[in-house]
Amino acid sequence: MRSGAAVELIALTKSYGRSVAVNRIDLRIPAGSYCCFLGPSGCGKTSTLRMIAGHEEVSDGDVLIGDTVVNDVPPAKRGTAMMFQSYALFPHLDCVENVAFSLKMRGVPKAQRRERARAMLETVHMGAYAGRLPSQLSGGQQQRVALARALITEPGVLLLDEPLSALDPFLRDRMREELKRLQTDLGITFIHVTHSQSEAMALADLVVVMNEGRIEQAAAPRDLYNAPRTAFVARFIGGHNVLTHDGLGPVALRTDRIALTDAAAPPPDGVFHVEGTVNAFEYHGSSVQLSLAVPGADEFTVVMDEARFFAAPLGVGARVRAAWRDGDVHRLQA
Ligand SMILES: Nc1ncnc2c1ncn2[C@@H]1O[C@H](COP(=O)(O)OP(=O)(O)OP(=O)(O)O)[C@@H](O)[C@H]1O
Repeated sequence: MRSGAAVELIALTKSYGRSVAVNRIDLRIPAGSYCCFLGPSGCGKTSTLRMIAGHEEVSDGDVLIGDTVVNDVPPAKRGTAMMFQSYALFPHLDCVENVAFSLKMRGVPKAQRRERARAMLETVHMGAYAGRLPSQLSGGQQQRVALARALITEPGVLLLDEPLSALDPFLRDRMREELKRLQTDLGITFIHVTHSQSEAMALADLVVVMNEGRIEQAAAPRDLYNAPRTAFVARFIGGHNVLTHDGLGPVALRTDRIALTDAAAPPPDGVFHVEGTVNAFEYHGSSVQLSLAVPGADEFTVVMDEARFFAAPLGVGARVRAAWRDGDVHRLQA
């Protein structure tokens, strides 16, 4: 198996007519890493992925795979493979034939390509289903076959466009683990497009948050969560309130770092605090999420450990004081 290749984007741009879908982005994805492109619908994630794959022409800038500029290299010669949102297996071919298909196109002899396809089906735990047609498989199983079909070409970079979005939540979590295991075992660079922040956080070594054709921030998940650079990133990854703090400008405040006390009690020393009213609460199992109406903030969310919440439950309409320490706010770019 070929080892992972680094991918570099330099001032990469994609325009469709006069609309700019990807706007001069620069990024280096280290070889053998798991990179997730994260962002809302229409921010340019898929266009970027398709330019890396060679399925979309670059309008300006460069795509490098390893040390080579691949702008004019055909998709099949880039050392990349793509796994699509719809698995697009050939319905009349069994699993082995589906997986072996690209080897057939490359002229690999039949016995050899079938053997390699069987081995790849074992890698994705589908060896027992080798002779089945796609219609005889569940969605999750079809996806494993699609993964085997992408991996059989021994790519240095595997590109995945929303690979988990068609699965039910239980299967999605299992496939998520499987993708991570495969990436770690094979050492291939994975570039995975998603609009799910939890998916990106769970999988990626490098999360690239995009907004309106630009990269807002590219960082390891924990760095992103602890130090979002902009209000957009703080809101999009969730778990933060965005506030305007006296003298500091916009700040992000972690929703799980806020203490609630009775508004009638005197405020504790050395903390920032606001008074508000409980608007709504949601039970999330290990935690409870409260929405407060607070002067000067559009939304203000507090996440509390469920045991602590139920020790002194707060109802809708309760007046509360929300308090946090200086160290729990993080300055954002204005
Ligand atoms: N072939 C095309 N022709 C014209 N505009 C396009 C084309 N493909 C994409 N766009 C536009 O480019 C922008 C970025 O699209 P892109 O598919 O890259 O976004 P995305 O972040 O992947 O979105 P989604 O999560 O909805 O798939 C969008 O405004 C989209 O409408």
